[in-house]
Amino acid sequence: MKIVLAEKVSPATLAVFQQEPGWQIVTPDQIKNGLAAELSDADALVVRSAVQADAKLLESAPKLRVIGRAGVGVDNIDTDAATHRGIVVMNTPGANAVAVAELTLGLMISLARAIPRANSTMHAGKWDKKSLQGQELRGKTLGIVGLGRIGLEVARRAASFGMNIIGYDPFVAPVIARENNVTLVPIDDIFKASDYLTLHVGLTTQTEGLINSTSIKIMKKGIRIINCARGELIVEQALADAIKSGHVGGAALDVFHQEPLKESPFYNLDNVILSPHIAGATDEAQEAIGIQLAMQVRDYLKLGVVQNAVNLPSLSHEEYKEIAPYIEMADRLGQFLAHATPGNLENIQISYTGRIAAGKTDLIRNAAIAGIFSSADGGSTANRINAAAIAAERGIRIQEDKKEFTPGGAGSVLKIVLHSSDGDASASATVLHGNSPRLLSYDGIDIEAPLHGTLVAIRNHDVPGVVGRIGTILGEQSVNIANFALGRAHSNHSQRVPHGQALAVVQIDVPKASSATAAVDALRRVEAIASVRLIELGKL
Ligand SMILES: NC(=O)C1=CN([C@@H]2O[C@H](COP(=O)(O)OP(=O)(O)OC[C@H]3O[C@@H](n4cnc5c(N)ncnc54)[C@H](O)[C@@H]3O)[C@@H](O)[C@H]2O)C=CC1
Ligand SMILES: O=C(O)C(=O)COP(=O)(O)O
Repeated sequence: MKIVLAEKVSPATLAVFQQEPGWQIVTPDQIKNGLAAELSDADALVVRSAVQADAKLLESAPKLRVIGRAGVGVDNIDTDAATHRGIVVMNTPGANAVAVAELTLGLMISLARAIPRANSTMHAGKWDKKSLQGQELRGKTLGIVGLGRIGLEVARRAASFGMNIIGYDPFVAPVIARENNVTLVPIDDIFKASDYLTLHVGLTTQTEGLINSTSIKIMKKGIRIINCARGELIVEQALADAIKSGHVGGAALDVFHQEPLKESPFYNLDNVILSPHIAGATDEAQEAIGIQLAMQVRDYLKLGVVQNAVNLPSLSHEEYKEIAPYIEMADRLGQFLAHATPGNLENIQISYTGRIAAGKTDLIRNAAIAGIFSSADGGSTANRINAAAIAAERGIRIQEDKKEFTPGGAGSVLKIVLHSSDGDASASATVLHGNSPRLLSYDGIDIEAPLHGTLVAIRNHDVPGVVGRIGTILGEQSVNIANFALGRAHSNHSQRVPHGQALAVVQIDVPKASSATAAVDALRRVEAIASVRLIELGKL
């Protein structure tokens, strides 16, 4: 595996990767011919906030499977482009929340007490006590926009200063706000009532330019604004103008539209404190982030475990462990069904029943689609990250339905129906014995067969002697049978399979499916066999 660390990360990050025998780790100082060239054979890319992982850069990374963001904000990563290329993007939520909250409080106190000016005047040999009388935070109103991991850490600390805390976050439960002494209010009330306003939201189309000349107009005179989130949340010129006019009493900014900051309307404004995007940069946060991210990236590359992905729903290690066998089963069921079903695909219907229906199913869905595509076109680039996006691109509709409770306690069952130009085909499967995927039905015929190894799916007329002849022909071709499963069509069961037909799914012991083609050709000549297909699913 080749891991490219495009930005400075903690030594602990490297240590995790270095423990993996044979892994090549490229540090920022070893990147000599540009990042694009380095990525040509890389499996993983690790970035912080400076590198722009855009669509163009990703084009030069044909093998890339994962982008690790050592931190929270992923606005420097084109996640859509990554998803289309089947690349997981993962970050480390929460690992720097305390670091950012502490700097935010530090900046608030610095604004209230003019600490930077006190320091610079002293170093200049001045004793400027008279001009340095400040205010207390106690009793002031703090408005927090974004009550996520950082916003709540700020709220907890601000409460200990005796501040009144109001917050705006459309996605936070009122109980969480209440538990943290935050009164939820509409955004305009935040602007009108805050003495201090601090931003803790990610950069999205909704939050970009949140602080602009219109919102500033309704703000309380003298308000102080702290931004440790993203520069683009503020229209910089509008804020600079409001500070110059005295409407805004001061600002403390850690993040900017252009980083590193080269020129700025805030330069030389007395009551503006600037820091170079250091809110998350503490020893503790960087150590925690580095270890967490390196382990996530390693586990994905080695085991396929997806944790803290931003282009897939986040799964904990425990959640992943529980659904992993169903992900594999979905892939195999998709492969089986696509192999066994001719015709141009128009629509894929996926039904989840039982326990799996209660959990997160996106990875199961994507695995099923990837399995279908891998069989349908040999050179498919669909994988468990991008399969749904690729289906959408190809105009194939995906329908999903879930039934958590089933009569009879049938356990977790996945059913796929393919609607193609030649009609519908369906199959269902479950997982037995912890990790063994089993086919439960095909085209309305109940059966119980393993979904691994090399399978021969045979549709035959339900007449005496056929099964014996199948066994004889396979034996004549020196093909050993590992498992022989039988099922028969019942009336009303399937429109596609006429009554009087039966299904045999034979698992055969062959090193490669191609070595069994002679046996399959021989089977095709048996009159009572309607169709026969060879399906290679691979070992488990
Ligand atoms: N300066 C620095 O070094 C750092 C900056 N950050 C920035 O801080 C941001 C927040 O980080 P976390 O708290 O860890 O993320 P988080 O995801 O835990 O919290 C974000 C909160 O914003 C809320 N939100 C989303 N849209 C909103 C909207 N339109 N209005 C109000 N609230 C909205 C969400 O519901 C969520 O509760 C990150 O996205 C990142 O951009 C994060 C870490 C370090
Ligand atoms: O975690 C975040 O979102 C940050 O902004 C931290 O950025 P950094 O990793 O220090 O460049």
